[in-house]
Parts: sequence; structure tokens; C-alpha cells
Amino acid sequence: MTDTDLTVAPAAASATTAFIPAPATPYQGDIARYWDHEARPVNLRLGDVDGLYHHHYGIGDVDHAALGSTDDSAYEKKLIAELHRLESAQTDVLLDHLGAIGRGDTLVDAGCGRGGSSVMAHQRFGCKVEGVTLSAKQAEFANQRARELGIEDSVRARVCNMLDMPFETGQAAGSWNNESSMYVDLHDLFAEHARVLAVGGRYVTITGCWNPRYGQPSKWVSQINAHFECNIHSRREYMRAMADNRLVPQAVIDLTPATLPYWELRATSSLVTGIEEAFINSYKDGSFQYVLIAADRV
Ligand SMILES: C[S@@+](CC[C@H](N)C(=O)[O-])C[C@H]1O[C@@H](n2cnc3c(N)ncnc32)[C@H](O)[C@@H]1O
Ligand SMILES: CC(C)=CCC/C(C)=C/COP(=O)(O)OP(=O)(O)O
Ligand SMILES: [Mg+2]
Repeated sequence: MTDTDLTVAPAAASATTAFIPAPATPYQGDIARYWDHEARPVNLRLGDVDGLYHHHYGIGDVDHAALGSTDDSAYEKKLIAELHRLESAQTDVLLDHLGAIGRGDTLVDAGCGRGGSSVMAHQRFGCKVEGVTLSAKQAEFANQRARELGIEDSVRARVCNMLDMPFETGQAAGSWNNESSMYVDLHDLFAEHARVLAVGGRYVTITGCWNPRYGQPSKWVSQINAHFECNIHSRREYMRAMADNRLVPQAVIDLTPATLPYWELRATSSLVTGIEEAFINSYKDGSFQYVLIAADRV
């Protein structure tokens, strides 16, 4: 079974994940296993707030009035809702940068996780959204949520490698990576986005990247890599790989100041995972940045 076979078996593929392609590399097999087994309360309990399940972080100011007093017995529940609100706000900012998307368009969510961003994109634009993830468990979860919402004809997730996606050349009006580009070679990734995007289409990523002004990846960045088995790229690598693949940045936004309140709030919660200190310290010492890059496919 190859990725290409998925294109000739759409019914089976859309039903769920009946055909699971073999991982392209041993590393991708490790990443598939990682996400198949992931069930952190910080992700599931936030998703339970309204049924949008994210595997990315939050941006924006904390609403302290909504949180109320830490003495309140409902405080932890409010804190979870607030962290989730900030994670959905992050997706809203990503979607803001896709430009004008029509109901008849197709969007590609590369590294879609449990599908929260895909659902939000469909709810905003009314269009088709095609997600891809290495994890069969995540694809099943995302497709189950789409069925529960009655949007399975418009939103689906498939198990496949985002470096070799089962989409026609020029098929997508927009595509994105929401915190998923640190698992792949950027030249390979942007070559594939440039292939599936229509000329004039828009690509958006929100990602963490190491800051070339710092020099090399800091110990905090290395800690984040080890924690998630990923390989964080530098800001320079993003710019270079886009330029080499007909993706011309239209907006580059440093979201680091906007994500710090999320991390500082998360560090006070009962759902901490132990990685909070690495994010906070690396954002503060300037070695790591949280950025949005929106690029035109020219
Ligand atoms: C941190 S999660 C982000 C999920 C989602 N974008 C979100 O914002 O909730 C990283 C995702 O990237 C996916 N991923 C990593 N490497 C991939 C690859 N080569 N092809 C497809 N998906 C990949 C993982 O399976 C996982 O779903
Ligand atoms: C910005 C960077 C470097 C992100 C790395 C990719 C990643 C694991 C994102 C969050 O996933 P998650 O929501 O599953 O993580 P957590 O359990 O920490 O909330
Ligand atoms: Mg999370």
C-alpha cells in the first residue's frame, strides 16, 4: 500500500483509516507511534471544553476577570477553559492569514493532529478541509469528531506523509502547518506545499523556531526537541526553504510576546507536563521564537 493508492480508494480512506500506509522512514514510524499513544490531560481536558481538540499552544492576553479567584472551587475548570480559549485564538489568527477562501475551495491541514484546526477552518469558510497525520489514532479521532458534527463530507483526516500527499497538483486554495513543521525537512515540506497549492494560493505556518541571532539551538530548544522527538528549525531555514520553493512571505509575525501569557498561566495549572520551563526560559532568553509566516504561492 502506498500513499498513491489512497487516491484511488477515496471511499475506504474517507470511511476512516482502513488502509494505513507504511511509514516512509523509521523516524516517521516513531512519530506515528508517539501520537498514537498520546493522551495527555492537558490536551484532552482542554478539548472536552467544546469538542475542538488541539495539539498546539495559545496566544493572547489572559482574561483574569473570567478566571476569578484562585480560592474559587471552580477555578481549575475556568483555567482549563481559558487555556483552551487561547489555543483556539491561535487557530483563529492562522485562519485570518489564509486570505479569501470560498465554499468551493479545498484547504490542506498538514499534520492535522486530532483535527481542531480543520473543523474551525470549515466552520469559518464552509469549504472542504483535508487533513493528514502520521497517526491512525489521530485520524480516527478527527474523523469521529467530524461525523459527530455532521461535517464528514467536508472535513476528513487521512493517515499519510505530508511530504507525499494524495492531492492533485494545484488542488488547494490554501494549506498550513500548525506546529507540525518541526518533524520534517523544510525543503521537502515546502516543495510539496508548492505542488498542491494553486498559483496564487496561500500557505501559513505557526511554528516554534530557534533564533539565528542567538547563535545555535539553546539547551532549552534541545530539551523541547527531546521532549517531543522533533527537530526545531531556525527562522533562517524557514525563509531559505520558502524562497527555494516559490513561497513568498507576505507576513512574518513574531508571536512570542503573545504566547508567553499562555505559558505562564499553564505553568500554574494542575495539568503541567514539565516542558513549561523550557518554553518560558527560551522565549525569555531570545533563543526561541513563536512565529507565524504567511506566504503566497507564486
Ligand atoms: C504537535 S501536532 C499538531 C497537530 C495539529 N496541527 C494541531 O494544531 O492541533 C504534530 C502533528 O504533526 C503530524 N506529523 C508529523 N510529521 C508528519 C508527517 N511527515 N506527515 C504527516 N503528519 C505529520 C503528527 O502526526 C501530528 O499530528
Ligand atoms: C512550538 C513547538 C516547538 C511545538 C512542537 C510540536 C508540539 C508537540 C506541539 C504541541 O503539541 P501538544 O499540544 O500535544 O503538546 P502539550 O501536551 O505540551 O500541550
Ligand atoms: Mg497541548
